[in-house]
Amino acid sequence: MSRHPFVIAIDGPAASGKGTLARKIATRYGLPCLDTGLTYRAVAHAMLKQKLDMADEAAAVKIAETLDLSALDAAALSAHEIGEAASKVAVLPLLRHALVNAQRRFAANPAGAVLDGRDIGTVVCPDADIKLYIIADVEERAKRRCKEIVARGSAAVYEDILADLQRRDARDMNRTTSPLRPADDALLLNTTKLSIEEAFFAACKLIDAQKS
Ligand SMILES: Nc1ncnc2c1ncn2[C@@H]1O[C@H](COP(=O)(O)OP(=O)(O)OP(=O)(O)O)[C@@H](O)[C@H]1O
Ligand SMILES: Nc1ccn([C@@H]2O[C@H](COP(=O)(O)O)[C@@H](O)[C@H]2O)c(=O)n1
Repeated sequence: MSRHPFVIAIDGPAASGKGTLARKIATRYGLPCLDTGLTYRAVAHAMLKQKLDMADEAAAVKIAETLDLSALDAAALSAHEIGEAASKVAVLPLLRHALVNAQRRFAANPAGAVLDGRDIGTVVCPDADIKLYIIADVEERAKRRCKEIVARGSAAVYEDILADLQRRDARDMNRTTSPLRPADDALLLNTTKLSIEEAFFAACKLIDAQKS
């Protein structure tokens, strides 16, 4: 009897810890993992390189249609300014449609999958078995992002990063198409006062309780 694919959706604002949790959860449950933010970052990065207007929807869709999800270079795409550009192209409905189709193909893996992003539990995989919505105070998220940028050898000014995250959160939450919001059946996890390991333990408790 074919096993029902076990899909875990992890959503939340920038730097809340979604990607870190998604990778650890995917390892623990033996599932493939997709950071859907990288798909928007890959399109934005290509548009920046080609000096295209971030509002050029036709160009964005053309780039999205050539994306190979198995070849997304997380290191090259993790730059803070690419995240900013990604949130600009992410408002384009036809681009979202193209990327959501690719993300759904990834989620259709027979064993299941873990996907993290902004609209996984609401749009990409509304029937996901588990939906986690990860939050943390924006001040804590700015601290984490600063630490991450400095660890990569770049400079980061806390006040600038804080303002960028607040702007990105607003853009993601207030856009018309697929705004960032928790699915009605999402399980909320506030990681503000949790270490990575504590957040992972709490997430696994939520998943195991839901599985049983
Ligand atoms: N609970 C935590 N406590 C402290 N630092 C954390 C915690 N979770 C993640 N981090 C760190 O915060 C930074 C951002 O984490 P991560 O990339 O997982 O966030 P994200 O929600 O996926 O961000 P984005 O949506 O911008 O990609 C990383 O450097 C990560 O190591
Ligand atoms: N499912 C998603 C994932 C991401 N976005 C947009 O991309 C930006 C970058 O995402 P990161 O997770 O790498 O920070 C993000 O700010 C969103 O605007 C999206 O719309 N849907």
